[in-house]
Amino acid sequence: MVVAKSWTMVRHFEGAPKPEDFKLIEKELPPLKDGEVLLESEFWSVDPYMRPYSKQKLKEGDVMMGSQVARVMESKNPAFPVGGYYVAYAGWTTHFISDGKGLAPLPSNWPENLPKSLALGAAGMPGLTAYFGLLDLCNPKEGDVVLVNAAAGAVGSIVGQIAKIKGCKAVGSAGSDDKLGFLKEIGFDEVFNYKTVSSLAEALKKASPDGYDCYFENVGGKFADAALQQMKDFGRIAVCGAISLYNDSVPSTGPYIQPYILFKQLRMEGFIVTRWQDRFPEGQKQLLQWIIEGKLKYHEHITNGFENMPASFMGMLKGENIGKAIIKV
Ligand SMILES: NC(=O)C1=CN([C@@H]2O[C@H](COP(=O)(O)OP(=O)(O)OC[C@H]3O[C@@H](n4cnc5c(N)ncnc54)[C@H](OP(=O)(O)O)[C@@H]3O)[C@@H](O)[C@H]2O)C=CC1
Ligand SMILES: CCCCCCCCC/C=C/C=O
Repeated sequence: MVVAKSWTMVRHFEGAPKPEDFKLIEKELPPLKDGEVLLESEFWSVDPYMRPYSKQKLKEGDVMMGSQVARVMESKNPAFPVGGYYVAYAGWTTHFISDGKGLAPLPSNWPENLPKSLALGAAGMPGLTAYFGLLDLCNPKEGDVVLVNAAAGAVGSIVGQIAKIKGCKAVGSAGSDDKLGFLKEIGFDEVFNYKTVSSLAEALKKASPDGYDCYFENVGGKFADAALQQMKDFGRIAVCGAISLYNDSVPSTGPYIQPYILFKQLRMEGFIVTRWQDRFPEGQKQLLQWIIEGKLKYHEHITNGFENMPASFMGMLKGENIGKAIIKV
């Protein structure tokens, strides 16, 4: 008999998620039927999308949404042998039964010395977000200047490094001086702390006096207002996220952006990474290759213990993580 522990969302979040919004429950899992597998989660991911998507996709009392790397403990499905590792979207839960749909195996060439948690980070959804969002929407050319905010996080840290691989100048902003140190270590050319600069406009100008060709947007709000004004003519903007606005109960208003888009002839496009689902194997292969070659560095912010999952989620939204926020069993 296996008892699954799961974190539920007690009530929809108002503003920033709070400890009392989560509840730990336990449920005995039934015996497996033919075609089913029992999996045990080893690593979980906490991601910003959980904040806006919880409102759209969850009811109060539902298990929190999310992905994990899980190992097959018991199998009545020959396609999923015991001991196999899979990325699943089973939510914040320790154990679960699956009929195999939606279980994604780790690539067969996964190097022994790489943590499997990378399948939730640099070689998983966040890495793919950086890869396709930057290359397909910003279309960076050698010599271009690429700006990314939340640069020390799971997506941003990969965006900056891919920009460097493609021969661009990478400019990143982040919310602490430790994060700036990390960004310099992984090869960013110019970095600044958006929380301590006296003027975002001045910081952006200082980092690239001639402006920006590409802007990979993770944050939105006031940062975006300042960055749009620093775009070069024909600049490309990939709108990946808007984390500074996710906790708003009432939509924020800011300067209207149409004049910048018009007179600078900018191209701005929002995206959800799953639009490239068919090309994930290609992206994952390339990301893994760069990681193996040492061209793409990764950093994980590991929290130990499933019981600390809400704390890790709330901490990530507040900026406690450098690199990918991961919870380890
Ligand atoms: N479109 C898509 O398909 C996807 C979109 N995303 C988006 O990409 C962005 C980055 O995600 P991910 O890399 O996983 O997360 P991160 O690892 O970057 O963690 C979130 C970071 O956001 C920063 N942050 C939080 N609040 C604010 C704020 N008010 N202003 C500025 N920065 C803030 C914090 O860093 P700091 O200390 O620098 O403030 C924090 O560490 C998010 O907006 C997310 O929604 C992610 C995956 C897929
Ligand atoms: C159950 C929801 C699965 C979500 C899959 C990952 C898509 C991430 C999209 C992110 C958007 C903004 O952060």
